Amino acid sequence: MTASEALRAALPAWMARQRWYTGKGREPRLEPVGGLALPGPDGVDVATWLVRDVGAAEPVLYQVPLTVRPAAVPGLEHALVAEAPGQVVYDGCHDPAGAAALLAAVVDEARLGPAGGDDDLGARGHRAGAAVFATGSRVLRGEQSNTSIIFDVADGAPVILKVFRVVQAGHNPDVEVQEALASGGSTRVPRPLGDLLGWWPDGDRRAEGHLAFAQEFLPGVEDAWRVALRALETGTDFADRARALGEATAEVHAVLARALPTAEADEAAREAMLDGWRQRFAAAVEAVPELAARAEDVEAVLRAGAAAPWPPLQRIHGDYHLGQVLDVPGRGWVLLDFEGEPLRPLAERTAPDLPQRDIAGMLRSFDYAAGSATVAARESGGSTKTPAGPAAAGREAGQAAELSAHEAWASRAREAFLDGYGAATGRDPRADAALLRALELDKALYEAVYEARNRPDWLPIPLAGVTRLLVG
Ligand SMILES: Nc1ncnc2c1ncn2[C@@H]1O[C@H](COP(=O)(O)OP(=O)(O)O)[C@@H](O)[C@H]1O
Ligand SMILES: O=P(O)(O)O[C@H]1O[C@H](CO)[C@@H](O[C@H]2O[C@H](CO)[C@@H](O)[C@H](O)[C@H]2O)[C@H](O)[C@H]1O
Repeated sequence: MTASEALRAALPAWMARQRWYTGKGREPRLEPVGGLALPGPDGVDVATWLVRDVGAAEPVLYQVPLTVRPAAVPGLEHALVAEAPGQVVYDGCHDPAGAAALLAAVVDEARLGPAGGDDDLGARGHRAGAAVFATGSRVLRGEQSNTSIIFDVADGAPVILKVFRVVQAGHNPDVEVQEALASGGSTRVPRPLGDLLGWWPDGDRRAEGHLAFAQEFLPGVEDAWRVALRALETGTDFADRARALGEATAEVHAVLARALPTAEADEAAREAMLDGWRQRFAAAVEAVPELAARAEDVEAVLRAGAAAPWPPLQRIHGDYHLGQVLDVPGRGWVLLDFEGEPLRPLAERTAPDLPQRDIAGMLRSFDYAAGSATVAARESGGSTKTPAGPAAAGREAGQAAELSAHEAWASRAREAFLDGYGAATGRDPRADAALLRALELDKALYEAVYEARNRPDWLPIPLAGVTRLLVG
């Protein structure tokens, strides 16, 4: 068996085990689009492959960087994809030779061609900062939709290279928006260092889209999700940090409104938005059928949001939550990951949108933090199936107190965030309550789909949000 035969046999099962694979619960049915050859060290073949999963409801194009080595490398066992006599295939993001080749393609402004065959396939790197010389790399662990590689850099700050796993035709908003913010003078995003733009055959046309994005890595800082969870655990107030986050959010919105195109919120835009909201509800009902019973109430909230006053549409973050912001000492809040919601089509994610969508996203996230703290407290409090009695009653009372403490924490954080945003813009977001509520509901419905697919244990968190938003 050759390495390519072994790879063809092993790739679907290997992909199905990866965090970035979106077709949970089934193996992909893969059609190769082609590979891009990257210069690698002697004896190591490096290429990044584009493969289409045609088994998905809508075909999904994935990027899979791979290295082929003549022998196994001790320490790379976790990155093994396939093996054949004299050839070992590794995940190219985990193999340091593959990682270095990907970064070099960006910072050396490489032009890449097809790895065999004469496909209409290529890529070019674009450097947006100073040259960097990487000395070592590691893959960032954690809940990620893409694969991020951290590089140590000789005489300089570390670099993070985000390798986009789901590749789509069109410029990736993560690259476009962060480069626009940095060019607009904002330090609220890590300094961009460059990107890799690829093209590939797509039916009878040529598609173009981003394959990777490099930027300054801010080491030793935690995202706000972790900070918030610890604050909840220790009963520490988050209001000051939340207020500063509201101010930072407003600042970023102001730069984006200047730096990138805006659009009028006309009737057509409202109708399209309402349509999108309704489709989202339909998707949520498909994932969580019990939501069908709330159809009338949902429709009323969405309609009220569509009929409310709207500001002009502009570029926004698009998937704003606590996991997307870092509290950087001496710099304040720094925003990450402007890719938008991964479950939405790219065309929607790059269109001018309502800034209130970001506000709603962060408000939901404070609720999420409180919700997850309550789930954790319940789990550590033992099973509710234990016999009733004074101990059980005491435990229940303790849990109720904890629940209301978490709710109070979230409510204070939400209000402080809104205060900060309002103070920076001169308009209190609570003045747009109907619009904000529709967007929070829309986000909670998206989250219900996301959790049903990815983390069913957490589904009750967005469902509680839906209930709250329909009652108030
Ligand atoms: N420039 C950076 N500096 C420090 N940490 C970062 C940086 N970029 C990303 N991270 C960390 O990586 C995590 C995932 O990054 P993100 O851009 O959200 O990727 P994904 O799209 O895969 O979810 C973030 O929550 C953050 O903890
Ligand atoms: O960070 P991503 O772009 O991958 O965003 C997706 O995953 C998020 C979870 O990691 C998800 O966010 C939801 O869970 C968060 C806690 O883990 C919470 O803070 C958010 O408020 C909640 O929406 C996000 O929706 C999804 O697009």
